[in-house]
Amino acid sequence: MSKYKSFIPDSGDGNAYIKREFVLTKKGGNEKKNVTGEILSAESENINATKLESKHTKARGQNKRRPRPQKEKLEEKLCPSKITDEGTCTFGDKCKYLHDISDYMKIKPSDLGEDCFSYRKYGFCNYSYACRFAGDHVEYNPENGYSNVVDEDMKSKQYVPVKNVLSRDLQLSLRKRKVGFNRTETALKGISLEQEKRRKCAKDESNDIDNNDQKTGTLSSVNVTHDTEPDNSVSTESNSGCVLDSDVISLRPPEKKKIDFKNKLYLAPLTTCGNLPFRVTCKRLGADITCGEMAVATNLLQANISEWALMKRHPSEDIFGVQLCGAFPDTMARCAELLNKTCDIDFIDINLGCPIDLIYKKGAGSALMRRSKKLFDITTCMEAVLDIPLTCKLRTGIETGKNNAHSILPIIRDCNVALATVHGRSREARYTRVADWNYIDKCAQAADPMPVFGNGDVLSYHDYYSALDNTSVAGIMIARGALIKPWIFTEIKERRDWDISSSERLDLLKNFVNEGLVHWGSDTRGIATTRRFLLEWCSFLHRYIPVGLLEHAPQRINERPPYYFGRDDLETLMASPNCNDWVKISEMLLGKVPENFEFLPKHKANAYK
Ligand SMILES: Cc1cc2nc3c(=O)[nH]c(=O)nc-3n(C[C@H](O)[C@H](O)[C@H](O)COP(=O)(O)O)c2cc1C
Repeated sequence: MSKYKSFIPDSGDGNAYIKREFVLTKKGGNEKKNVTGEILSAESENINATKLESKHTKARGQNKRRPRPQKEKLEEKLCPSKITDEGTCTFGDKCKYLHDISDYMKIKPSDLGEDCFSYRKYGFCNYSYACRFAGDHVEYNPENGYSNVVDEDMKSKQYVPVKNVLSRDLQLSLRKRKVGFNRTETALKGISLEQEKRRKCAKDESNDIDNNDQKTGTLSSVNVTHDTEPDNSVSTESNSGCVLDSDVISLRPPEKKKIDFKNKLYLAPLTTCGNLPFRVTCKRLGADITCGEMAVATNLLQANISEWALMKRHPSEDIFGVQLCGAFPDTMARCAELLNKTCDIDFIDINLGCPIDLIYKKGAGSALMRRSKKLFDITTCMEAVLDIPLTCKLRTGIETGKNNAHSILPIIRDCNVALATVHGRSREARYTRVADWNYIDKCAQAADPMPVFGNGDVLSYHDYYSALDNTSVAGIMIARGALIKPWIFTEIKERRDWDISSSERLDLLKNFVNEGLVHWGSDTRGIATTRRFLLEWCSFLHRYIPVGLLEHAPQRINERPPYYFGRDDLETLMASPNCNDWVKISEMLLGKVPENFEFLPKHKANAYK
């Protein structure tokens, strides 16, 4: 087993993929490299934050030396057992946290505001005494001391918990390898039987041809040997010949759940920025489909808590998928079977587009675009173990000028993949070129009747309808367009340019922050995490140019915004590319930053100090 403690950003504009503990299992390997260990996914921030630095992983466009959040001292924090009202602390004398609530209240930093969002909306606050808005729900009585108020009636009526939280039991079962994967085992047997049959078929066919040749005295055709196909070529399976297991698998009865994806507004999977509070913000503004940040299959199988946090689903996410990344049919299928069994998810997406070297070199992400047989096995096995649709997200190809998505799409279509999304750029191009919508159109035609969504450079309803009307795509996925102006979903649905005011934009940020405080916590650490992800989002948000100030609408995504003054001070502040100004915006919502606070976004391109 090889363990890579790393995860890696995209380049240029979107330093898209973020470091997380990353484990790819490969049978027979015994190498152990600890390359990096930075944790940057939205959820993992809560769990751990190890530092890294390695010349081997120097990723393009990333602010590697940016400051890390300061940690609180344990002896100044309240023991979690006191926060959750679980009662006694199981660590006894060894516990380093504070246990006396009165002692804690004396040294606790002052409240940041009077209204606790969670308490006001749901009648309770999970962070009780540690909440930085605790004045709203913590009472003091000289006889009984401090108590945290819970409105049980409101709680039962208003609160719907997030789904797909990793339970302690499942975590233990996974760690002790006590989870069974029967469907995967059957599917894997299916593909190995099939490989055997295919080899036998090829042998028989070549014998027949040889015999015929001997009989007729002609030379046989030379292009029948699939086994010698180079790794970067795309094989198309023959429709004739013996019946293979894949044919049987593809004839499974239509008991699978179906989703009508057509013309739905799809918010792209976005590592770090596409966290749950952001997705909730986009849902409110009109997104139809949401997808979690890319998760590494092997990490999920090992019950990695930060990876499992990416599975969480908010009640408002009515069409919700998760995206998996992996290189092997066994791990990908096991992971799919596990999620199918234990989570409430509407679809699973395979990441075939991740450009990052460490993923690519392990044969996952966009590398699967040049490993068509492996891809066939992965999709066949995953499809066989799922009761929900399987989808794929891919790029145009690996190298610019050598597009091959159009030849991969028929392969995955024949594996019963329900939807494919094509991002109109190659791995090599990253964000340096405009998305190739002509090629996306070609892909949509090649994949017929499987629906294809197009993805790339959509920042306005004009871009959206032009792409939809001029190509054969079944719908559009939006990534940076949603980060720069999440109200793009409303604009598309209402077919208008929304000249949104700065105060309306601030309200959107306020909503995000409120959801963040519920999700990451309203204690000191939760506030730091919420601020951190708000600031990461600001590194995209400031690129919006108000419609009312544009000489030529609509704004194009690849144009660098000019310096301009807004129509009020807040609009000017929001247009600032200086991260210190984003910190000021965060202070309007989350109070003053701690002393010596510094922030640099991950994306160097946007970090103007
Ligand atoms: C911050 C960021 C994070 C991303 N994370 C992912 C991811 O986890 N999985 C994925 O398939 N694509 C990811 N992408 C790529 C986008 O989903 C999308 O394919 C790409 O940005 C092109 O679309 P756009 O031009 O609308 O931005 C990410 C992009 C950005 C900017």
